[in-house]
Amino acid sequence: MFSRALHGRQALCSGLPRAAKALQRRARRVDLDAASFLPRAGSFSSPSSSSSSSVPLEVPLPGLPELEHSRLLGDLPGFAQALGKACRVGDGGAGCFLVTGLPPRLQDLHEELLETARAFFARPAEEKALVDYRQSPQFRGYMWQGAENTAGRVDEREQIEFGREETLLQIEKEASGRLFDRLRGPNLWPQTPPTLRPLVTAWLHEMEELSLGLTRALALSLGLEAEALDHYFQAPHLQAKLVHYPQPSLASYTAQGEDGLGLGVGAHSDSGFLTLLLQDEVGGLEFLDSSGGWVPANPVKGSVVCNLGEVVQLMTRGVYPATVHRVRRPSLKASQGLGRISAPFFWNPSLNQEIEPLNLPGATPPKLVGRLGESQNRMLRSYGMNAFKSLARSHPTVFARHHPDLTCMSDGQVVRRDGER
Ligand SMILES: O=C(O)CCC(=O)C(=O)O
Ligand SMILES: [Fe+2]
Repeated sequence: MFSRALHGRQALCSGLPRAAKALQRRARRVDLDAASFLPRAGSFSSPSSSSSSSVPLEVPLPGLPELEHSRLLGDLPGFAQALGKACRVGDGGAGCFLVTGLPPRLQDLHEELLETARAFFARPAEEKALVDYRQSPQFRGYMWQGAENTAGRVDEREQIEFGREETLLQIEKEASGRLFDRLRGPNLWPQTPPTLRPLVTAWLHEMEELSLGLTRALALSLGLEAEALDHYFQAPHLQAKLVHYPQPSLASYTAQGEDGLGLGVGAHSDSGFLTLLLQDEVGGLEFLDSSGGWVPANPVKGSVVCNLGEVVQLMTRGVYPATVHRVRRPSLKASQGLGRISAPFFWNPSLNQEIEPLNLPGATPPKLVGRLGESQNRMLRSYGMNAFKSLARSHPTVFARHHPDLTCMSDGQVVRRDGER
C-alpha cells in the first residue's frame, strides 16, 4: 500500500531505557509549557540516525503538539485555534495532536483499563476463544494474532473489539431498514477479568463526551459554528478496541535487531471521524508527516493521541487530511518482555449519515508525499455502507458466515444477492 522506502526512519527513543525516556519527556514538557501549549512549527523532523549516547537529555524530543484538556472546557476558541494549527499539515502541523492533562478521574480509568487489558491478553488461548469474533455478525470480539491484515501484511497483534451495547429489541424499535443496521448489536464480553466490562463501558462513555468536545473545536477551527457538525453524531457508531502487540521472540530480535523487527500494524488511516488513542509506556506508534517522514508519538502520561480519519478528509476536501500512522513491533528494551498495550476509540458518525464535503471558502488542501489518492481509496458517501464495506473486506469469512444473503461488489458496495435494496 505504501512504499517500503517510507519505512526508513527509526523512532528516536526506541533504544533508550525507561528512566532516560521519562527524563526526556519531562524536558520536552517543560519546554512546551514555557512556549505555551501551541505546537512549534518545524519540530517534527527526526534525525535519520541516533543512538542513546548521542541524545543530550536537555534537548526536547520531537513530538506531537500538546493541547491542554482544561482549555477544551474553559477556552474553546483558543483550543480550536491550536487544533486547527495542528491539523493543517502543509503549514507545519503534525496532522494529529495530544490531548494532555486529562482529569485525574479519567487518568485513573485509563490506567485501570490498560492493566485490565494486559490481564485479559494473558489469559489462556482457549478462554479468549470463548469470545472469538467469528461468532459476531457485528465483527466484534476477540481476534487472535494473524486474523487481520493491513497494507497487505498480517498484523502482529491480538485484539478485542467492542461497540455500543444494544439489545436486539432496541435495534428493532429504531431500525431504518438499511443494511448497515446489521452493524448494531451486543458485544461479546469476556468473563475474566470481571472488571473488563464495567471499565470498557465507562471508557466508551468518557471518550464519547471528549470526542463531542473535540468535534466542536474542529468545527470552530474550520470557521464553522461550534455545533455545526453535531447532527452527524446523534447516534454515533462507536468502535473501540483493546490491543496487544506481543513481544517478538528473542531469536527474531537477535537475528534482525531492533530495526529489523518490522511492524505491529502497517501504514493506514482510520475510516471514521477521529480516533482517540490510549497507549502504555512502550511506544512504537508513528505518524507520516507531509514530506513522507515518520514521526514517533512518544507516550505522554495523562494524555490521549487524537488523529483524524477519512470522514474528516472527505468533509474538508483534504484540507484536514486523514492521519496516516503505523505501529512498530515492541522493542525488547522498552517492553521488557510484556509487549505493548493500546486502546484506540473510533468516533464515527451515525450509520445513517451521508457525508458531503463542507463549504469551506478559501481553504486549500496541502501537498502531501506518500499517500493514497482518492481513486485508490474511495469512500462511499453513506457512512454506514462505508463502514460495512470496510468490515466485509477485512473479514470476508465472517461476512460470508453471518450475511450469506449479501455480497461485496468490486467497487466496495455491499448489496443483497437477490438485487433487492
Ligand atoms: O495500537 C496503536 O497504537 C494504533 C492502532 C491503530 O492504528 C488501529 O488499530 O487502527
Ligand atoms: Fe489506526
